[in-house]
Amino acid sequence: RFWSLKDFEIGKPLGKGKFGRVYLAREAKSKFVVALKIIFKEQIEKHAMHHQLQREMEIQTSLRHPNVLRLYGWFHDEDRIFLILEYAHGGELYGELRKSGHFSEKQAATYILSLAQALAYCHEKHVIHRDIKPENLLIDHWGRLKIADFGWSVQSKSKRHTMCGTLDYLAPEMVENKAHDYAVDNWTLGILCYEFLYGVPPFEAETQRDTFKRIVKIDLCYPPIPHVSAEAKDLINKLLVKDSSKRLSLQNITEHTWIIKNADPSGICDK
Ligand SMILES: O=C(Cc1cc(-c2ccc3c(-c4nc5ccccc5[nH]4)n[nH]c3c2)n[nH]1)Nc1cccc(F)c1
Repeated sequence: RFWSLKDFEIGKPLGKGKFGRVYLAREAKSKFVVALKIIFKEQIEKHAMHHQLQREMEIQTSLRHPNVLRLYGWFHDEDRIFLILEYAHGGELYGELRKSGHFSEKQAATYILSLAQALAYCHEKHVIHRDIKPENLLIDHWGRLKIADFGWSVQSKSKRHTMCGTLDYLAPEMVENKAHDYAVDNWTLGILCYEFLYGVPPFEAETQRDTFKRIVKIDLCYPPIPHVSAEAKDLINKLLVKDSSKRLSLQNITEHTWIIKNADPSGICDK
């Protein structure tokens, strides 16, 4: 099945993704709603990102998981590449977090469980995401979490050295530019768990330099408000560990008491 632009009716812009904009779109015959990402070839050429884009498309097409946003297919014309991506009706998880200030323990645990399951699946396929942050997390119309942006994921069997991602979510071994591996995603789950429960990432600081210092020191503190259970803090403390080999594994996360007690296994939790 080869697609072309005339198969789609283009709707409102959904956001600026990497190297291009994303639009709400509908396949004309089936009326199936998608997110159509338009990437300009000269952008890709300029940043010599051709192989990276190729790799991302291979990665995303091969991934099939309820919490990983689908890439249904793609097509191109003279100067643009079009990605046919799954449309997440609920928009960015970030929006939800900003609106409510912070999530309930049930909501936070449900999202962390979904993320752990999605990452375990990606790691099985030798994909390290390395750039999990709230902007890259979407929610579908059931409220189920979808990991969207594979902007910096790599097919990796060995350790990686290249820097990437915003600072708040970077593991110590990345800010210290040491070799890093799959465990960076486990660290990020600890950051996200804290942010889901408190509304801000744990090492936020005025300057990047101060954030660096707080990360490498694991300068972690838990404000008294909002009240957060000891089990939740126990999980965060077991993920935000400097020695990457001592971080809780994805499997252990799914078996942690806080997750067992609070997460909705279907990934859908009403508020
Ligand atoms: O670029 C992306 C990831 C990506 C996904 C998206 C994206 C952005 C927004 C949405 C949305 C969406 N739904 C909304 C509802 C309300 C408000 C905003 C919304 N955005 N659904 N699906 C999306 C998908 N942007 N960038 N992947 C990629 C890049 C290059 C190659 C490749 F194979 C994949």
